[in-house]
Amino acid sequence: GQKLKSVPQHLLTPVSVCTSMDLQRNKLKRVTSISRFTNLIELNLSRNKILEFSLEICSLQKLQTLYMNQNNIRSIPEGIFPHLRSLKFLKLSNNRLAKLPSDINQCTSLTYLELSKNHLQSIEPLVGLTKLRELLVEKNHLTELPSQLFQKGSCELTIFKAMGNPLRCPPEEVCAGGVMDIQSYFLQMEENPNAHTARTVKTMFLGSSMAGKSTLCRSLREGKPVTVAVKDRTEGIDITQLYIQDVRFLLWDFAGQEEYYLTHHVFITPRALVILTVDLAFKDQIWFWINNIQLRVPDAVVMLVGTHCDQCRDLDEVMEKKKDIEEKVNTMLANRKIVLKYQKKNLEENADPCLYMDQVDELDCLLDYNLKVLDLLTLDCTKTEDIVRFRSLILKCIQSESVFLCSESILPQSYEEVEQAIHILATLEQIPQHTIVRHDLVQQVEAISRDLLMREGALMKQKFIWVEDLRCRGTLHNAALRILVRRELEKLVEDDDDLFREVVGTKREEGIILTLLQHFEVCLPTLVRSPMNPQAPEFIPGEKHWQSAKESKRDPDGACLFPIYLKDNLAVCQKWGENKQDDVRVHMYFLPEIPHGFFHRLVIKTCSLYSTHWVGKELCLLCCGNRLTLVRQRNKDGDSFIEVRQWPGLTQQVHTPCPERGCLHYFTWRDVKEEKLVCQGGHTRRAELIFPKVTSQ
Ligand SMILES: Nc1nc2c(ncn2[C@@H]2O[C@H](COP(=O)(O)OP(=O)(O)OP(=O)(O)O)[C@@H](O)[C@H]2O)c(=O)[nH]1
Repeated sequence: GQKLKSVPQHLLTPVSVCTSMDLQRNKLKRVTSISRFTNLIELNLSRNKILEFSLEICSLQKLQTLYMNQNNIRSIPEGIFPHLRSLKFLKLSNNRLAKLPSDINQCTSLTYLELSKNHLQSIEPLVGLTKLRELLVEKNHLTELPSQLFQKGSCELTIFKAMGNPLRCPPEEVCAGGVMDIQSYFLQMEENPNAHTARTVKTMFLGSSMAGKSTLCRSLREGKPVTVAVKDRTEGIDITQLYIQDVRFLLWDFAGQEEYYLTHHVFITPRALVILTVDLAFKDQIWFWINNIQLRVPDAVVMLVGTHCDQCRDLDEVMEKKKDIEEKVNTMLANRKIVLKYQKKNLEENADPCLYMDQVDELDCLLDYNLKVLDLLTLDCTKTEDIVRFRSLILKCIQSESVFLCSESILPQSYEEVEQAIHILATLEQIPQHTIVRHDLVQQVEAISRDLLMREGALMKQKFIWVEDLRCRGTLHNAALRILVRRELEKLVEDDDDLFREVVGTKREEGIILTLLQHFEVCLPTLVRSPMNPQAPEFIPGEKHWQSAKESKRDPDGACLFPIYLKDNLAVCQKWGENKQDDVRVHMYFLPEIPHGFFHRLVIKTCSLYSTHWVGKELCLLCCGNRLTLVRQRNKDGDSFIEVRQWPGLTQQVHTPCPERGCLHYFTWRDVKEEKLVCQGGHTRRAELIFPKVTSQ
């Protein structure tokens, strides 16, 4: 961390006892004279500007650990690795490697190898590294993986990560399942070589409610205009498929109503074609969608489609709006680059850049992405010729952008059969309706009948509490959830108590539905009334590292938090009074903006707010631009309370100019990625923050 451009001469006097050398975070372009340090066991050259993998390294035969990540290395010469027989740990991520030397497999002690964020097209040379346990090759250009690497008995691989590659064999979805899934994939391919090859494009229809997404999607499928009745609005996501020539389009029609954004983080995935639908006859929030797409899928291709042209005054108005939207989008994209560069510069100039290393890396990553937004296509969805034009344009777009979008996957026959079976089920509409994630959940709970309540052993009075808690606290009681899901299931299957119990759960046992909802962070477990915990340990700043919170204990008879359903803040305001910023603050920095919907899923649990000074204080969050501020507040009557607030228009709040002042601790980006943080400070006790899984952005 000394900004060195070369290693100072006085350091290069051979020191025979020197076993470890740390030159990270400098500006070295090459490493010379390193061969003198023949006793080196550990060498750290990460975060420099090294262009070549120095041949001298082959003299370091005792080397066990080598960091060369975050450099500009383009190639590694042959003849080095056969000499590094002791090397166990090698980190080469964030370089520009397009190829691996063919003799890397002679580095036989290697157990950990990180090659993520390079330009590799093949990892075939790694076959033969029998001791390899952990291999990371994320974000490269890999299309196929060598099956021998995963052969049982020939390697010890237990961790393998390959997300962010255009993989076809095995497809990325298989890799996401881990080593065992990949092994099983190759095994099935071997057993039955009649593999099925599919060219698939995930096509996501996004846009505000009533913009015309379903109309477009269904018309595209039919090849002619289809009218969608207003009452026939999308709930959740409709997934259908369409073949145009040899390309299979998976059409994902996302519901536009806000409540459904709750699940968007699960389904908006990279390498997809986004059809961003804008109602031209209506003022649309295009910035919101572009922003959202940039944050979630920054390398997507976006096709802008303006609907309702027929409802505009005339062609001039249509053209004017088209020009206006295209200009706005271009400005947004350009501005974002400027902001990212500015933020990077700011961080690099900071007094202690090592605190922000992760953030700078993330910024570099974001700067590498290029959201491609195509010119706006204006349509009147009621006209056949417009739909035909749309259809041919989509195909043209795929053909010209196929590198990004058209993922070809090779699947064993059995996988294909399962997929087809799911499609048949879906088309037969044998899949239950969305029961929990829906716009009218409050009404659904209100409508629970006396009979259903009795079967759950609940009273009318409890139902009123459920409704009240859903509206005023965003919590849905598990008993209500059980009733709603069971009611839906009973429409499909009669009298299968085992199945109901497994899916829905009981008072004592959590059902699959709850586990899944929590796994995908659609909701979070919460206690209906969380008790205060006077035993929580004190935190003394500087003495201890912050620890991640333990998995909070779930209560199958408790409640789940769905903050998006919080509609009524009145009870909270009456109970807690006006916002008063108190004296404990924790600032958290996010890059570069916080995705919309983030706070809808952000929860603060008040575990222990119990001390002479701080009896029953509320914790709340303020979000200002890219900053999140945790503020303690006074509670009027001292009881503990789980509360989530939505802060409409919060980005307009004024920033405190000096974040350091009064701030107890920074969360670095690394902390935030932990998903769970225990935030502790000063003479307060502890509070737990649970973050939704944030994407790499
Ligand atoms: N006149 C006219 N009506 C359109 C056009 N496109 C869509 N509509 C109508 O607009 C209404 C809303 O369209 P939908 O396709 O349901 O909108 P959506 O975006 O899927 O809405 P959500 O399901 O709420 O997300 C429907 O009544 C459509 O018939 C168009 O180009 N011209």
